Amino acid sequence: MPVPTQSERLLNEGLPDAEQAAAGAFSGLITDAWSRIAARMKSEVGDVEYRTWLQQIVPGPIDGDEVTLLLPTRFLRDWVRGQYGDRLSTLWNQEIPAIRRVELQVMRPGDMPPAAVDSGGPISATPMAAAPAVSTPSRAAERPGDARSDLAAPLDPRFTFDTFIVGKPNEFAYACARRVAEKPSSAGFNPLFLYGGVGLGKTHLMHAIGAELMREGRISVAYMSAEKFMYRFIAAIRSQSTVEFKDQLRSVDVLMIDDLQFLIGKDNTQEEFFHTFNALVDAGRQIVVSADKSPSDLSGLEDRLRTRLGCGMVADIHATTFELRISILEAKAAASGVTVPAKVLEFLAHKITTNVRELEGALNRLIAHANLFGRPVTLESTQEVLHDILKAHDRRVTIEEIQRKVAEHWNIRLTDMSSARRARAVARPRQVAMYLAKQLTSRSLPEIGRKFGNRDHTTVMHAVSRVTELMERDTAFAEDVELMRRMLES
Ligand SMILES: Nc1ncnc2c1ncn2[C@@H]1O[C@H](COP(=O)(O)OP(=O)(O)OP(=O)(O)O)[C@@H](O)[C@H]1O
Repeated sequence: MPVPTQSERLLNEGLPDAEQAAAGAFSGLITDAWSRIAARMKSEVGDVEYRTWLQQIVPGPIDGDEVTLLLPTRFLRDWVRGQYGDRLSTLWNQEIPAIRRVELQVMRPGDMPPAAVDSGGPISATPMAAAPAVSTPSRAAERPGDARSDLAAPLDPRFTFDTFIVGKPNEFAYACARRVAEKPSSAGFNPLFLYGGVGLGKTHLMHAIGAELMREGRISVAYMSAEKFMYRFIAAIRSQSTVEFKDQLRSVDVLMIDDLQFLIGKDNTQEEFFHTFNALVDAGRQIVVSADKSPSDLSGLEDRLRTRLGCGMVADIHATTFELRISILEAKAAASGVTVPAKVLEFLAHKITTNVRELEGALNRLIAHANLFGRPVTLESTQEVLHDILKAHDRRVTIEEIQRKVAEHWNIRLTDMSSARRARAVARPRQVAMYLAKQLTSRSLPEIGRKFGNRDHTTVMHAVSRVTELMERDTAFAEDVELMRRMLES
């Protein structure tokens, strides 16, 4: 059996067969995805808004985790970016999960819609045939001396240290990032390995480091996702320009690779990364890497790479706390210029606990809505506008959980939730638990009754109205019940 060449191995590693076969149909994929996204946007914002702002969008290339959308004027681009940027990213991500970002650009003459352009392979399968991700020899010859420019980080200007809200879960990672931005390549901080769950600010911190370092203009920074790193490497092999690619990478002062977990199972790309990594660190350059797990938990990465990654500074970003979510929402709401009542911010921070991206997306939608219709944001409008998001985030609280928490809080025995005891010290918490079961679960009254010692549904009804009445009269009691609800929901 013939042994595959390095190039063949890499191409196979990077692109599953199906993906390779699909390369020719790539532009069709983008057009199809866009038509669904456009239809969705239209239904969300309405015909008039859609025609005014979004109709003229033309989808451009996909490069790594980023899709470019083109608009005819700078004004339109800025407006769409501000009002719909996040929503478009979310929808693209839902259509094509590899897409994490939307880049909005002003069309240049000659930019063509995807269907009109031939796709030429995985990287240049970018429908608009944008500049190749890696300089080919001829291009490098045309532009001598700027070998690093292709790697210049496309940093998101919104992701700076100033806009990053610091709280307990991320203060360590933030401090490390700041330190690297102030003094790259200092002992103990090279590489800087940032890890944490989805949407918790790893990319934000990396861009912030890049922005800070590039501000002075003396330092060259290359930032890319691990996925893009792999595709660029493959493209370099295809165009026989691996030497240029390696030179480019090894000439930067700071190399930042996002979402390293993508390299799991991609042995050849890992190997290339490992060599680049060593060459840079040995030359006193800074490496910043992010991943969803710590180096030791990234099983599937070669041992020597894991060891190397773990020998600088490893900083994790923990899941957000309620306080951090509130601070982030407050900052983002203030920056938007739209007044969002504290009650609404609290509501969002309780409901959307998964990640900051989703939290931000929900707030942006509220703000866009308020701007479009000129109506103030209220709790009611929030529930209406975010109906679908909130539904998806409704936590499935069980009646057993409610009973346990309420019993603990009021210091009664769990068995008293089902017992026949009628003393107020027991009956009142039981009523609260019934009330919360009605509020927080989709169980019917008879079902709830059964879970409380086979009580009748009228008993549950009575409990619900009694608790509602008491909450109206007694603020301390209302606060207690609210606290329970929060605890169960978070
Ligand atoms: N502490 C924070 N302060 C302000 N914004 C934040 C914070 N944390 C996250 N965000 C925002 O949340 C969004 C998602 O963050 P980011 O893309 O950095 O997450 P990530 O950890 O890289 O996620 P992924 O694992 O998907 O790559 C961004 O818009 C970012 O600005």
